[in-house]
Amino acid sequence: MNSQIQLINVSQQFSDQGATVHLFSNLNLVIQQGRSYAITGPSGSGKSSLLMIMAGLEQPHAGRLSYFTSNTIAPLDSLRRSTGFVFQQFHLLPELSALHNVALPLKLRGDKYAEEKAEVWLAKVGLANRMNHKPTTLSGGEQQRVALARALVFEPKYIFADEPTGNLDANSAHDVADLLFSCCEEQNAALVVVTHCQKLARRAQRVFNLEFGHCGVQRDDARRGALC
Ligand SMILES: Nc1ncnc2c1ncn2[C@@H]1O[C@H](COP(=O)(O)OP(=O)(O)OP(=O)(O)O)[C@@H](O)[C@H]1O
Repeated sequence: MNSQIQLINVSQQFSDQGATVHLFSNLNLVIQQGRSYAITGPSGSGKSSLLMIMAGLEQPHAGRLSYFTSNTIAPLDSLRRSTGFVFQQFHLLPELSALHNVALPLKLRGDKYAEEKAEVWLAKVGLANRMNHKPTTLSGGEQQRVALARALVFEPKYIFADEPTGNLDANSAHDVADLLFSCCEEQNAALVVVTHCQKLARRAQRVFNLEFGHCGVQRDDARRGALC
């Protein structure tokens, strides 16, 4: 049975030089495994902060995050072990080859087939002939495909992607978006994408628009139409 994350009356705020910055209040959202979501909104509205709360990596100021597997509440540590991340800046380790970047999360989990599985994933993202290249010798689009393979190699239930196409040209952005959505669908993983790109957002099954501290929810079934 699919798992889900629930945000219940979640609010976030920060103190900045004595002033309180309110980002959002009383958000109630559900993220279901196997579905795709986009978070849009103006710069500074709190999209990345919301993503971190959803992933169980940041504490909200108020409200709570609950994680359910088989309709039973589960510890947030088990959610954290089931999530992969993709960032705008790729965050690959520069001294490691593509293969070893992708194998690393599996090695850290003690998987003795880490390199074989990494090879399979690099082939899936179209980099079978680039496995031994270090990140500096790869294009931006290729680096992001390595990052996708690294995020997906341990078969997480959730992928959180913060501006995954923000550093890419239009063609690479299109290819990375295709891979991101198709791989998550194939793996039955939820995908949550923070983006300023409306075309990318429209590919998600549900779009959350964060503005003025509130989160409007809209559905969009035309997700295969326009590409970023
Ligand atoms: N740990 C923190 N302490 C203080 N302020 C923070 C912290 N994290 C985020 N902020 C502030 O909260 C606001 C929202 O940040 P966030 O990165 O979530 O916005 P965003 O919508 O993702 O922005 P952008 O689209 O520009 O990336 C910003 O003003 C940021 O400086």
